[in-house]
Amino acid sequence: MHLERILNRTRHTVAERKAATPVAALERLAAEHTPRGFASALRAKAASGPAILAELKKASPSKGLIRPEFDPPALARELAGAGAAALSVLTDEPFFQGSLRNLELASAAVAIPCLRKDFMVDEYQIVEARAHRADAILLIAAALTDAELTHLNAAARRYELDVLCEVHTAEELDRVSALGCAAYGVNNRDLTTFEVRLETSLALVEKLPRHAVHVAESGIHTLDDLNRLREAGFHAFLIGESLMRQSSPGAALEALLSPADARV
Ligand SMILES: O=P(O)(O)OC[C@@H](O)[C@@H](O)c1c[nH]c2ccccc12
Repeated sequence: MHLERILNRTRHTVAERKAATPVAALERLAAEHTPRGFASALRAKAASGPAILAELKKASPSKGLIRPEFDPPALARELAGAGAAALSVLTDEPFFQGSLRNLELASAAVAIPCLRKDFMVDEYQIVEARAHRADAILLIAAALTDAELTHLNAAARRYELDVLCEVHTAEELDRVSALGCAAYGVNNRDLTTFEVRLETSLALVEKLPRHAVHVAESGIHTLDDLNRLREAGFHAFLIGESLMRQSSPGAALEALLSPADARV
């Protein structure tokens, strides 16, 4: 199972970083970053159009290398300038070729909030996220027990980071609905098989906790995909690969946000 492999590796690398950098050192850095409201930025943008959560993604286990030339601050500025509501920055190194340094550089380059996109299994990663200028973290229901979800959600609150809680089944949603996360996302990609279906989001949108921001994640390639999901009720859209494969991700995002046929 892919997810299990990623989680085991993550636990191992977190243990190594814990041994190298004490929490107290991260706490000092974390205090220097005041989190920008992630969910509120998505919500504000959603009032007048689709809120795009644009992802800085160099590679993935299912697609291999997606964007060989990868300059995080330049990409961040380009996507923010094109109208992204927020950024998602992969920090997993072994499987996605991301890094905490990428997060820090991208976040420092823009005013919009940034999500640390990683497999969170330990509270240490949450203070680490804020220390590297994250404004929000991801919690993946499929990767965590109920007790872990509760614990990590409380830790995120303590560090004043918004949580994007990710599900891909109704059963997972039942487990996380009461957590009161600021944002809930439905991942169209099954993390155990890597199969991608937009129907996953469409089937769950009605069941998402009413007061949260609703995010459709993965496999969004065309304006038609975006419109289908928006009409179904989603506020925000997490898009990685289809932007990262373009020579100019900013121009691609602009085209998605102001399509020629919308102006005629
Ligand atoms: O590149 P895509 O298909 O547009 O997908 C982006 C994002 O949804 C995907 O990277 C993602 C969603 N949830 C995750 C959890 C871990 C790693 C990656 C992800």
